[in-house]
Amino acid sequence: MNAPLTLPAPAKLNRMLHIVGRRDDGYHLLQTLFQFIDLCDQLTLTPRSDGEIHLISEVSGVSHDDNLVVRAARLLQTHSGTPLGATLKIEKQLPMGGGLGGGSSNAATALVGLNHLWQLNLPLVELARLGLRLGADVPVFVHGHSAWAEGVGEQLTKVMLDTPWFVVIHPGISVSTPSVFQDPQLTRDSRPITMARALKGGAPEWRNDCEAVVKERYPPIAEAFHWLAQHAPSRLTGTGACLFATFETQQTAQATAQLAEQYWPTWVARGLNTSPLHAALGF
Ligand SMILES: C[C@@](CO)(OP(=O)(O)O)[C@H](O)COP(=O)(O)OP(=O)(O)OC[C@H]1O[C@@H](n2ccc(N)nc2=O)[C@H](O)[C@@H]1O
Ligand SMILES: Nc1ncnc2c1ncn2[C@@H]1O[C@H](COP(=O)(O)OP(=O)(O)O)[C@@H](O)[C@H]1O
Repeated sequence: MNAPLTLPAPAKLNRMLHIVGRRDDGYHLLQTLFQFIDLCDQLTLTPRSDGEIHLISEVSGVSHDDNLVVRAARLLQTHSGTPLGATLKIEKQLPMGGGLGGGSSNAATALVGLNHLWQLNLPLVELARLGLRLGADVPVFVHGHSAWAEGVGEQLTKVMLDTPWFVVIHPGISVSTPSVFQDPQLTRDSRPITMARALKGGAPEWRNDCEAVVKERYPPIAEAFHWLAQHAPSRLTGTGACLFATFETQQTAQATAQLAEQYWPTWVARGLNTSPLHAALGF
């Protein structure tokens, strides 16, 4: 009963992201392709019989009760009525505010992992619905498959994408998602496309509508783009700050990463169609 369970919380990339409108509540309507990469935080979950939720590792700048894993655990407790609690530990590798979805992924791993540990047997679709209350990106991490997403990112269709090697660069600053969405210059009227077109269109259709305002407002990001674009076509993930480029082989990705490392934190990661979280749980 008290055995700890260690599970991965992977990063995601938005291979493309178009903004096609805005809801009455201010949230933006997106069309995006989500893909996981094999770059992960690790969460260790240990069940407790006293019903308490304790996070025993610090995430810098985030208070205990605001941490998305604590919020996810409490939400699942209330929703299910379980008398059980958990001790939670996060080993962070993913940069915060990097557009890699680390916080959302941590929350999803807490929901899926505690559902398993507490033996609640809730279906993924129910966990995804709960997760949406914590962030627009949580559902895709709960479902654990590459996806075409519409709405605010919650209407998901499973897809298979190519799985290249990525060089991911963090330009050393974090970008606040709300500030990008509040920017008056943001492109909000891209013409909606069908999923089939997005998948068939490939690279030419694959742009990120946040890129122009992010480059304009954050010169270090524009600088990193300028550098990476000399090596391979580059794109922003989510609202940034990270950018990525695709490579056919690990060697070519590594060669570029070695050069980039002189200036910025850089990772080489493989694209995945199934989340390592699901692989770890044998889904
Ligand atoms: C746009 C994406 C693409 O993956 O960017 P990243 O955060 O990953 O960079 C995500 O959907 C972000 O999801 P997430 O980071 O969970 O955002 P949330 O916490 O739900 O929203 C933060 C704030 O961003 C704005 N927001 C977010 C999502 C959306 N579709 N429209 C918005 O206008 C809202 O002002 C909201 O209050
Ligand atoms: N466990 C967590 N890990 C990362 N960020 C968290 C966590 N819990 C709450 N947050 C908050 O969520 C914000 C967004 O984090 P993150 O998901 O890493 O960025 P992004 O959505 O840009 O990928 C952070 O700046 C932080 O304030």
